Amino acid sequence: MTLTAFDTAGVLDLADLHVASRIGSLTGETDETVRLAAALAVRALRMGSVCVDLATVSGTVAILDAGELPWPEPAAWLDACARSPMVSRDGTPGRPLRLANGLLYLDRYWREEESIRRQLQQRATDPPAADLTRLRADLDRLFDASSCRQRLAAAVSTLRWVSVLAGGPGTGKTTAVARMLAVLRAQPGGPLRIALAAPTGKAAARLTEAVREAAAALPDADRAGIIGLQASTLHRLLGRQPGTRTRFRHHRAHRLPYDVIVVDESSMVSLTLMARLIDAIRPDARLILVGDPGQLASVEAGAVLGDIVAAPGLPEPELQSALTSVDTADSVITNGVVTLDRIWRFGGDLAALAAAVRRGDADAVVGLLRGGGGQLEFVETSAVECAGLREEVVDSLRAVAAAAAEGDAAGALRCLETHRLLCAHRRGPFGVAWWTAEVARWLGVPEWGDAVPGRPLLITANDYEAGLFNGDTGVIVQSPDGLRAVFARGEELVSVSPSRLSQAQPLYAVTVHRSQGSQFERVSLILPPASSPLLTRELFYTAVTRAKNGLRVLGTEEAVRTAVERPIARASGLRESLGVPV
Ligand SMILES: Nc1ncnc2c1ncn2[C@@H]1O[C@H](COP(=O)(O)OP(=O)(O)OP(=O)(O)O)[C@@H](O)[C@H]1O
Repeated sequence: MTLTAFDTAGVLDLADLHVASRIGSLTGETDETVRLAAALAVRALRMGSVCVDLATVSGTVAILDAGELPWPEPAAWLDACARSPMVSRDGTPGRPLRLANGLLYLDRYWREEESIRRQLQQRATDPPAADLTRLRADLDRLFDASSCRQRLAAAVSTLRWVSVLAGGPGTGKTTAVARMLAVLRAQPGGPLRIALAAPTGKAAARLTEAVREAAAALPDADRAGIIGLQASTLHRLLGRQPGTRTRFRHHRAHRLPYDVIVVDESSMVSLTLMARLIDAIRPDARLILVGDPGQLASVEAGAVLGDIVAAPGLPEPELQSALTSVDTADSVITNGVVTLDRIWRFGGDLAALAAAVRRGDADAVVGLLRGGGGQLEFVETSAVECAGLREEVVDSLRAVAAAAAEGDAAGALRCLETHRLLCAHRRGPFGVAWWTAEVARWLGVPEWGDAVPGRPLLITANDYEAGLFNGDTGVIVQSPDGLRAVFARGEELVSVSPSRLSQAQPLYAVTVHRSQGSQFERVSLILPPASSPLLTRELFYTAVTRAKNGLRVLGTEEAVRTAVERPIARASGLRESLGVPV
């Protein structure tokens, strides 16, 4: 039977089969190929996709011998789905699946995608009024000749309800955000209510600090309304409702009171959360999405930022003409996206490597890694036997311990950022758990021992009372009051009693996912074998861009090439449909 073959091959799991068989029985659909399509639509969500493209799915299922499976012939398969009582094509209510432009969705996800598309397009057709003379004067005042893309981004965010500020680390996104807000505040009208938000507590804390630092460099009159802004998580902004992750206090009938909402790290925002956010924003409020579309996307389905950045978009003559009149129209703007490409913070081989990974140029990546340079090291033999890795890990953690024993909390935290060991996996010989045990062995300490000065910590759940967030990293230090666990929050320190920490792990290695949003002086990356499904371009790019000054990659050439050549193909309809008129 068709479904059994896909189950045996490991393409489908029990949950996919269960949902498909349930909707099959409820709707009276007995055709196995349609049930297979439904199971694949459920599976797609597990893989981060919003829908499944039945015409190409046989080629995108990343398992061995997928081609040998009894895939239905695409045209007949689509036809069977289109006729199925499970599937709505034209909005027939009460059907659990939806077929649109050859893509099969669970209906809820289609509705969310459709809502995002409609609202983005509507907001583009009715742009905000702006005082162009004032805008030009403020752009001239706040941006010099070397910052032309940041200037363009500020102009676009003034002239459009929704804008996207994309760029890799150190390309000046936060600097641009602070100046953008200064430009918006100088436009005529009442005082602006501004909200800053990010998908995680840790990212929100970083955004608060980064905006504060960037605002400090602004002229006095601009600084006042920006420097004290506090970012919150998106869940907090929307008003978490107990017991539910997707229903919020603010929604279409009770919108957020803000005039400008800036969302950082927006590559990590899922389709569902983005749909809720856009629903809750007044049509006459500005949304500025900031992020790096090359990075790992949300754990849940959807890659809305990446979709908007890659979508074709509709012409906006009014916007282009306004941009020309403020001297910024050096390119055609689609969907309000401005990508910053000048790297202000790091350069050299690391920047060249990041660019080659983004382009998907595996030869250049391998060449740069092998070429060495001062910043890059490629260890193609066994990672465990790499003396350089062991020495660096041990030296950096001993330096942390020495500062911690002397009660130098800031020094210990600084040493902790000098090197980070990253893994793709959590488990197995290439995973965090295995490497945590190995590093503890190198150090000669128990992996899960008592709190001792120098023990590095990773927080694994938000603790609002203590002011700690999932992903925060810190260290146990000696203090006059006994042992304290300290964490950096910008220039400030958060200090709590070690007994207060319920959700903390030893920080000897972390996953690339968890490291998203942080940077370290040097990074060592343990790559899994090429057969690992986690090995993707986004994962590799995210790891590479965590390093400020040096990167050591431990793995095979095959693993590097596989990663670089395998972009995560998250299926969605948004990318195509944004360019189609409403
Ligand atoms: N126009 C500019 N002129 C001079 N320096 C700049 C400019 N824009 C940014 N910088 C500097 O470049 C560095 C990185 O900028 P910023 O923090 O804004 O980048 P980012 O894209 O937000 O980085 P990340 O994503 O890594 O946090 C900062 O030190 C900032 O002062």
